[in-house]
Amino acid sequence: MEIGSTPVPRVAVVVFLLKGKTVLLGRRRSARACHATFALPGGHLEFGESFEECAVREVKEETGLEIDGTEFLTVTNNVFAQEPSPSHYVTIFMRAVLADDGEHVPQNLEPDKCFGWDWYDWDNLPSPLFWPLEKMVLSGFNPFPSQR
Ligand SMILES: Nc1nc2c([nH]c(=O)n2[C@H]2C[C@H](O)[C@@H](COP(=O)(O)OP(=O)(O)OP(=O)(O)O)O2)c(=O)[nH]1
Ligand SMILES: [Mg+2]
Repeated sequence: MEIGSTPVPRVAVVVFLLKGKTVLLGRRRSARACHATFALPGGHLEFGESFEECAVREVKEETGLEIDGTEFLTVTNNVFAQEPSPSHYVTIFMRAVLADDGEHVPQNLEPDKCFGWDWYDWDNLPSPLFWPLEKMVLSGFNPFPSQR
């Protein structure tokens, strides 16, 4: 994104929505290099929003699902230098679970941005993953609460 002619970093909030041993992923539909890669639901932090509010709003807008127990996991700094127009995101990763009383089947509410949502086993993730997510997985990151 640019303000005037100066590119600036933007803040994104994305969500590991956990169900059993699975996570919700959608295949991106985009003119950018990430086209057809599997990514988490999420989007841009809006002015005045908390990370939790943004996570709840983005998951609802993109999938129709209501989430609960939203909590911060980690943050990454991602520079997308190769894109048609370069972009830079500080990406906040949250985790959440489905709300008890809500719908459990994801809908593809933004079909211009996504081919569809589904649950994928953490031990058998689809490929290709969106590279920021791929990088986290390769580093050994695990979004599930540790068992004690
Ligand atoms: N959706 C998503 N975005 C991610 C992930 N990892 C990561 O760094 N990002 C960064 C790069 C994306 O361009 C940025 C914003 O997310 P997005 O591309 O889905 O944005 P969006 O169109 O849904 O945003 P919005 O305008 O609806 O708010 O977040 C991820 O796993 N999923
Ligand atoms: Mg999105």
